[in-house]
Amino acid sequence: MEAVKNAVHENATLWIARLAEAVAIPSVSGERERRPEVVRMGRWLVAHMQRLGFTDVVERDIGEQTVADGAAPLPLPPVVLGTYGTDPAKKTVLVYGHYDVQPAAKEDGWATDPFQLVEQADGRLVGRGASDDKGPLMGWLWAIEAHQKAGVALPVNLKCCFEGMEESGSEGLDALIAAEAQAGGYFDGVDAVCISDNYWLGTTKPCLTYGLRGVSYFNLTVRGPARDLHSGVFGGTVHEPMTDLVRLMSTLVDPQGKILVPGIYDTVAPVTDAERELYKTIEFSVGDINNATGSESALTSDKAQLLMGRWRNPSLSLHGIEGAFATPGSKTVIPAKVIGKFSIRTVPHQDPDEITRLVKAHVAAEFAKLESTNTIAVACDHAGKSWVADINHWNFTAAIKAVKTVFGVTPDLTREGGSIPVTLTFQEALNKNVLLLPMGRGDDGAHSTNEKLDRDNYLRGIELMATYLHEIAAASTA
Ligand SMILES: C[C@H](N)C(=O)N[C@@H](Cc1c[nH]cn1)C(=O)O
Ligand SMILES: [Zn+2]
Ligand SMILES: [Zn+2]
Repeated sequence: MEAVKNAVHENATLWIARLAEAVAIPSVSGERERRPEVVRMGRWLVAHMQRLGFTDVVERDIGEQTVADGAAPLPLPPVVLGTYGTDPAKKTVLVYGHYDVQPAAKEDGWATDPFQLVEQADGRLVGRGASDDKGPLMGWLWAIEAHQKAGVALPVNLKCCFEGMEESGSEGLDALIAAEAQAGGYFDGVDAVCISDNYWLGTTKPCLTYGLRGVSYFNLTVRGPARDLHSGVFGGTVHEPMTDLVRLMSTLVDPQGKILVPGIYDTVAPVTDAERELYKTIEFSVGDINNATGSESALTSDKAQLLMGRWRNPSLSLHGIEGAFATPGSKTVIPAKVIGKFSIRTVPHQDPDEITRLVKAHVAAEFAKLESTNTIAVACDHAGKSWVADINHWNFTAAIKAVKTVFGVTPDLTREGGSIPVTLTFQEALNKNVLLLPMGRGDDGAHSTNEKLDRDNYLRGIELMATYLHEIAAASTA
């Protein structure tokens, strides 16, 4: 491993230049006009995989995206698949990552162009997707390349599954996985799954992640007048959609983060004493939240409450209002149609269909109280379930050893508040253990402005991936 480790660190400039190339492709899956860039990003990965000697590299067509309101259907970006090594004597590890990113614009408050990677003097590599998830995804490829440069054979067979729609609900991927999990399918023969698409809890200590929350994303549409209106002419004479929407959205969650939709907490498991003990050993404090948010806006300073709020309790966040006047200036418009966006992070035992039913019933009841002539429609845009893995598995044991080797510490075993719905799909379809191996830090600002990946995390992350693969090869599966 020493030669591979050296190759990782000696080629730092190359890996960072490649990250810069990838960040410069604005592969935003959630913006219609940028869909070709997502496809371009997939091609960029395919070219590197072919160069590295992957076999069976394919851009798998997974059909069209379901779109609302009669808009033209949009082709889904392909799922990139590739195989590196088919030695029956070696274990086969499946790695997943996503090559699409969240939207970003300088006007949102970025200090620099989000699609130009900037390496700061303090080692921050700033750019959209640096941490979520281009850096970690590419880490697997550079771990292979480091083996090649060191003249060391990869100790396992690797299969890659890279998608371009994770930030927009992973549409089409479950069907592909179900089909390819069958005997003779692409995922046949996989022994374990590893995903690098989340972050350390804080900024100093690595962790391994065994649980994620699910997500149900909602659109709440309020329609009224046939067209936008002058508020001086029509204000005071009509039911305004925005007034109804703001009132409805305010009934969803209180300022302490308590969800107000009746029945939502009914299936959430009660906290056990054993679970409370678990929180005590995790290295985390309110300071980590303050550092990551750049504020003192934490709901509590109690460590266990914070961790429970993030990992094991549902939460509801209000994201925005489509159709509302949102640019600088003082436009005096009454918008005719507005769409409120909110999502609920869900936890084990919460069923997405039941969540949608509860939300619809609540919104209908609250809307009836308004006695408005406007109309409402509530739709769940996409939903993914929560996931919890078995940590008593050689996949986790191998990763723990790898972290100890690379970072000299035993990682915390953590759950995560974000969602990667495909994690559960892999676990259930393949019946194999799934592990999350984060590369970035808790203050990376994924989905936020000035997203970054620290240079050290990038390089030691690649080293960790390589070391993990060696520990997998050495692991006993008994
Ligand atoms: C944790 C992962 N890196 C991530 O950011 N996942 C997204 C998935 C999603 C679902 N709807 C939109 N995006 C997340 O947790 O928000
Ligand atoms: Zn991600
Ligand atoms: Zn993300």
